[in-house]
This record gives sequence, structure tokens and C-alpha cells, in this order.
Amino acid sequence: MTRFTKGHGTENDFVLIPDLEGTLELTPAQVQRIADRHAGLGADGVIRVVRTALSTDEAVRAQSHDAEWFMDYRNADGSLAEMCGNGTRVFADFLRREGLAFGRQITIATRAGVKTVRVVEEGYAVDLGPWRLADEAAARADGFDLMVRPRHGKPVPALSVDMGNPHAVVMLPEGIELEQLDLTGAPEVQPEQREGVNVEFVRAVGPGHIAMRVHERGVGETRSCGTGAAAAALATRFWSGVEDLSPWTVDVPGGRLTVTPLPGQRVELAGPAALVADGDFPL
Ligand SMILES: N[C@@H](CCC[C@H](N)C(=O)O)C(=O)O
Repeated sequence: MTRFTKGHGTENDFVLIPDLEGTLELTPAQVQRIADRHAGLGADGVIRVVRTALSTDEAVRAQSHDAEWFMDYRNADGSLAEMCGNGTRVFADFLRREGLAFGRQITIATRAGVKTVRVVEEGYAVDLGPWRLADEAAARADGFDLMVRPRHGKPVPALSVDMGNPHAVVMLPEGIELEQLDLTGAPEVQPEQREGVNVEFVRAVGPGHIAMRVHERGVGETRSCGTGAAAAALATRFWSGVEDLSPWTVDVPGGRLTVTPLPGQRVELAGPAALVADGDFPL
């Protein structure tokens, strides 16, 4: 039997599997079974908790001086992802509860580099690190660099934002509401993104305030996506033309996140984390 903990951050839910000594090789089929909402435990993502120094990935092992624990993240379909914003908060909460990390500031190794998570009033705030517009020249010229067509919808322009993992952000045109979107299938993205892409659909709520829905690469529609919320806020800030350091409120179906641009092209994500169940299951 294998121990697990179930947790979520704004209802983006994860199964965490402690593998402290790095003896577990999770296959895509095992991840799919764990994440299955009918025949398994059910989750958007599966997170293996392992010592950074024991990772089989050299680029991850290189982070072991700065972060003792590696967030080995997989999407529900078994694919690897570089980063998960909501996952870092849940991961930090798990490390603190288990006595694997102490204090109000924790560093975590990820496939997108070391992330620093600190305890704040609403839960945790994570410095997501550097971000960039994937095609800055096109973005500055036209405001967009992709076209996205949701199922049964019309093509709309989108902006790609690299958060360590890939995102395409769409500001919904007048007349289309978030609730109307059919996200039961992946939106079509042109030009096609070879590694796949997470797609965020945004509606402005007020100054510094947006609402969004997301279709995640490797999962489908989720109730929240932390790196997606940051990408959505940063794209909206870019389109507004006022690129200051004011915080953004991002409403997602599963709750509310705060995104704060930091100096030096970095960005912070803050929100809650909850651990809801522990158990054992046969892998
Ligand atoms: N939900 C996550 C992102 C998880 C990975 C994503 N599906 C990908 O493949 O890049 C978040 O909170 O950031």
C-alpha cells in the first residue's frame, strides 16, 4: 500500500505521494489511475514528494543546495509539467505539517527552478520567478501572437506567456461571457503548440480585477490554475499599457487568488492551501 494525502488550492486538487527516499517510479498509467475521478482517488495533478538530491533529473538535482524537497508534478494524464502554482502552496503546507520543513519561508525545487514560498495571512505566497511574453516582438506589435478557438466558438486572438510552463491568454470580446464557453474539450490553438499549452479565458471585472476559466494542458477544465492566474493578470496588465507593480485579484471558479508583479520581471501568487484527507491505496 502507498500513503497519500489529498489537498487543493482554490479547488485545483492534487494527490501528494511522499516518496522521501526516491524509490518510487510513477508511470503515466499509475498517475492516470490515481487521478481518475471515478475509479481512482481523483485529482487534477499528482505530486511526488522527494528529496531534490535523489531526483533522476540532473537539472533538478542541481537545485539541491537551495531546496531540500522537489515537487515532482504530473498532470492527470500522466504527463510531466514544469510547474504548478497552486501545487507549490499545497506542497509547502504538506512539508510543514509533516515536519519536513520549518519556518515561515520554504524553498521548493521544481522543473522550472527553485521557488520560494512564504506564509501569509491568506495562506501562502509563492515567488513564481521570472516570466516572459513568449513572442515579445509580436506582442508589442499586435498585442497577440496566437489564435484560440474554444469548442463550438469563434477564433479569438491570444497572447502566449511563459511562466516556466506555457500559457495562452484570451481576453473575451464583448458579448461572450465566461459561463458560455464550452471547455469540455481542448480549445484549438494556432499555430499549434508542440508541447501543448494551458489556455486561460479572461473577463475584466474592474481595475486590477479579472475573472477567468482555464483549460489545462494534460487535464481539461480545472477549477483554478495558479500559473494561469498569473499569466492572465500579466497579459491583462500588458494590454492595459500600465505595467506597474499593483496587485491583481483573479477570480477563478474555485476561489480567489492574488497576483503581484515584482521588480525584475518576477511575479508572486498568493492564495489558500488545504490538506483534506490522508490514506493508503494500492498503486
Ligand atoms: N494547475 C497548475 C498548473 C499545472 C500544470 C499544467 N497543467 C501544465 O501542464 O503546464 C497551476 O496551478 O499552475
